[in-house]
Amino acid sequence: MGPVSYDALLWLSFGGPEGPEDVRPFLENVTRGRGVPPERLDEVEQHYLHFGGVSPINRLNREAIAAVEPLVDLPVYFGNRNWHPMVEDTLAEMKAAGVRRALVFPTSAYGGYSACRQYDEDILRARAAVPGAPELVKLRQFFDHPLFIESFAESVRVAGEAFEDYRLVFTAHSVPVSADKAAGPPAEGGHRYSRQVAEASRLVASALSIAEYDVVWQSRSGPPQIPWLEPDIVDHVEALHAKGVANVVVCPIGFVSDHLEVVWDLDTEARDRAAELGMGFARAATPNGDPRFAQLVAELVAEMTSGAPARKLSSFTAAGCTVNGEPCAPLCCEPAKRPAR
Ligand SMILES: CC1=C(CCC(=O)O)c2cc3nc(cc4[nH]c(cc5[nH]c(cc1n2)c(C)c5CCC(=O)O)c(CCC(=O)O)c4C)C(CCC(=O)O)=C3C
Ligand SMILES: [Fe+2]
Repeated sequence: MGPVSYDALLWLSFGGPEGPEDVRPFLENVTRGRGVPPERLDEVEQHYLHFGGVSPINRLNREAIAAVEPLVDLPVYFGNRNWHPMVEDTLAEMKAAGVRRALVFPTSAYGGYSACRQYDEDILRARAAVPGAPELVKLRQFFDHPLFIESFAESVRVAGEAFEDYRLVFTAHSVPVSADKAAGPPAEGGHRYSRQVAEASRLVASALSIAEYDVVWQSRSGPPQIPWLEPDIVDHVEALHAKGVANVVVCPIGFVSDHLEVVWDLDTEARDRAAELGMGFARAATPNGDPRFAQLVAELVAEMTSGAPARKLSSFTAAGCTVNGEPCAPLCCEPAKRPAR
């Protein structure tokens, strides 16, 4: 298929509350039908209220969009899965403006149900809500794009300047072990999410010539009896301390911006624990504010609009690019069976 024309870019993200009264309804939207225990919700509500009920995520997305707009020859629209502007409303607005076929940039670099397939479900849901909706073509996963890797490598380098010597620890959002097992098309053998996180981490470490590092997980949710990817970042900081590690640099490789899980789970919880243990702690910046990130999005767009070559540093399939919410392949990243509640 040669280059085809597109008339807009839809920036599709998670969404977050912008005031205390938004927090509970936002959390209800995120967790509807997902078997997250009410105690966990109460706890997460407190994390948001600690920051006045405002997640930085919407502001950071608006800033990133402003940086991308001058680099792409398309109007950029903003829509979210869980909070306003909701993607259904944005899609209705796009249709009213005469948009016929749009590219979609999902603000996640990885495969897996939560990081990829759920954005396809958002596209399906939004199109079902808007009769005559524009065609929506999702951009590919970018965890191994050189600009993504360079951006993190630079931010780790800057964070590491605080110390003579440190242990580098990559962290990404945990998911249920069953969801990770089901990530990717069945023929690939599963674990596409954790394998991509490990590969991006390896690429960043290798760009810095750092041979020893760890890949850990954060922000575990769900009922305690269901296994999630481990170890947790806070437990890992304790384990490093027990081994005599003096300083740790945490690189949030699983996230593109400093949203709530970064400013709470890392900058608050993990940092406080390190301080109690007398360890040095520095957190590497996320790519969102880096001009390389805007450039990355522009390159992903150019792959589709002018057939520019896909720049990749790994041999993983450049998956995620599908039309109108189709999965990447049959049974790819099938949603896990959720406990009834
Ligand atoms: C893999 C992954 C990403 C990375 C990919 C991507 O970026 O999309 C991600 C991002 C995010 N997750 C976010 C927020 C939340 N995630 C939750 C719950 C969950 N996340 C999960 C996975 C992921 N999540 C899962 C398996 C659950 C359990 C419920 C379910 O199966 O769906 C809950 C419920 C409360 C709780 O239990 O924590 C909240 C509030 C925000 C916004 C933060 C802000 O407001 O700034 C962002 C960017
Ligand atoms: Fe999440």
